[in-house]
Amino acid sequence: MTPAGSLLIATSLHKTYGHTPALDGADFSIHPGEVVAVMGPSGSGKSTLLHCLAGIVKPDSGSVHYNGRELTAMSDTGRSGLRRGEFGFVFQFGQLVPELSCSENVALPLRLNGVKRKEAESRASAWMERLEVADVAHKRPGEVSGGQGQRVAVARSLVTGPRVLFADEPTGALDSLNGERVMELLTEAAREARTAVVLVTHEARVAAYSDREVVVRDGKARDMAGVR
Ligand SMILES: Nc1ncnc2c1ncn2[C@@H]1O[C@H](COP(=O)(O)OP(=O)(O)OP(=O)(O)O)[C@@H](O)[C@H]1O
Repeated sequence: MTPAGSLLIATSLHKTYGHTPALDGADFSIHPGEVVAVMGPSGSGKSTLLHCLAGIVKPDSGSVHYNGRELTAMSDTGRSGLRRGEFGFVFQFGQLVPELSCSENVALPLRLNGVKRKEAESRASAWMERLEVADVAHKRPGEVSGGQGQRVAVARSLVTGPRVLFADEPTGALDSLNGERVMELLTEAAREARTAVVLVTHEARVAAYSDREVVVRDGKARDMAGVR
């Protein structure tokens, strides 16, 4: 796959933590609406790649272009604006706010972006229905199952209509049945909204929901197009 028409392109990323190399010349690109699985052994650099792509970690060298803009050249404020407005995130553990109800959690990113309460509530409720968790809207995260909590987290990550969703082991804490349902709902919703998904996983059955696989080994990323 060539980077032409890509939404997010990383070229020759290098990142070292102390003496530990995490990325050693990694390249990556993703198109709008594409779901790309980033696979590879533990410690190979998958999460570091995701963090560089999302502008959370600054690479030592190399570049990340998002929609024609160079992320590494942007100010911290510019990068956090981008993360709030155009990127969505789901992690292994949903990281929901325990004091808020599930629906308040989903509405939260909209409220932080200045959306009025009623509008935020109605958009949150539509996304909760979409992810089949409308019935737990008034419960707190501590009162729902792992699978429900993760679907609430996916609803929260998509409610702002991000152009890129970064998902780091989103089903890592779930049993296989719940994991597959989360992946089905996540990829269906993302494809429909033309949201690109960078999906870090070490599980082949999770990667099976992607359009393409990239394998990271020793800090280098290899596109598996045509290999599968
Ligand atoms: N904040 C950090 N400080 C120091 N070393 C780090 C840090 N983050 C990652 N590393 C190191 O960088 C290398 C790549 O880590 P990374 O988390 O990107 O791998 P990974 O492929 O996501 O691993 P896993 O599948 O186990 O989550 C590892 O050797 C790791 O120990």
